[in-house]
Amino acid sequence: MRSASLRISEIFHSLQGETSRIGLPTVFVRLTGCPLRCTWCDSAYAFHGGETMTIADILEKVAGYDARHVCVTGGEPLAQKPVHQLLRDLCDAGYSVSLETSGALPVNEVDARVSRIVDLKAPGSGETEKNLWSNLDMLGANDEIKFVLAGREDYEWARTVIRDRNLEQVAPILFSPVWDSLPPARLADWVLEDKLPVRMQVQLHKILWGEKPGV
Ligand SMILES: C[S@@+](CC[C@H](N)C(=O)[O-])C[C@H]1O[C@@H](n2cnc3c(N)ncnc32)[C@H](O)[C@@H]1O
Ligand SMILES: Nc1nc2[nH]cc(C(=O)O)c2c(=O)[nH]1
Ligand code: SF4
Ligand SMILES: [Mg+2]
Repeated sequence: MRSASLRISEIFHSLQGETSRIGLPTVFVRLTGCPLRCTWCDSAYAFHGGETMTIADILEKVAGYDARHVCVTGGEPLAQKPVHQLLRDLCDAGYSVSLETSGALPVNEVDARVSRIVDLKAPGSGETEKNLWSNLDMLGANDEIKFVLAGREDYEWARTVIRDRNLEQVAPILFSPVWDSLPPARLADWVLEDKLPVRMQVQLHKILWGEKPGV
């Protein structure tokens, strides 16, 4: 059988800059295309273009970096159906695999070995009505729920969602400020003040190398 194909924007080796895996050497596979348009998206260059690659080619390129961790992202990776085969193959090859997803598409078909990082889009993203709340019923301790926050309104929205939906019992929760928008120290003060059960983080790769593709 011919290997299925995916539209790929970039494959690169870097330090994981987000999630609880922050700091780990990781290969990133960024899929092209996204049905959302978050106002602050730092990966808009992946909305179009890219290159069609077979899953076999992707696996070969990933193997060339000799890393243990692989992060599949985008664009919106779940918008391309063959991503499920890619995720399975990466797990079968022995990688520790994470998936970054918008939370707008169902995550239930994702291989159970994959750590799913599911955003809940706050109002400042302009895409909050796309949140697929039923995804929360699929998540567990190996997954993470992530809020990217542009300001106080987003923060209060996230605080309410966490309390109303008892998210602490669903999966670990991440807070990240929108880069160059919400000062990280301000978000840190709010989290401490409210004693929220979240892990706050700042995008490590942008501190190290600035905001650009390939890092
Ligand atoms: C570029 S997205 C790709 C995966 C998927 N479309 C999603 O939204 O999760 C990867 C992660 O980067 C975050 N992100 C994008 N732009 C950002 C920014 N300007 N500041 C902080 N985080 C950002 C997203 O919220 C998401 O958690
Ligand atoms: N270093 C680095 N870490 C990341 N973690 C998630 C990323 C993403 O764009 O999904 C990302 C990225 O673009 N670069
Ligand atoms: S869902 Fe992800 S890739 Fe799509 S616009 Fe939002 S942050 Fe960017
Ligand atoms: Mg990124």
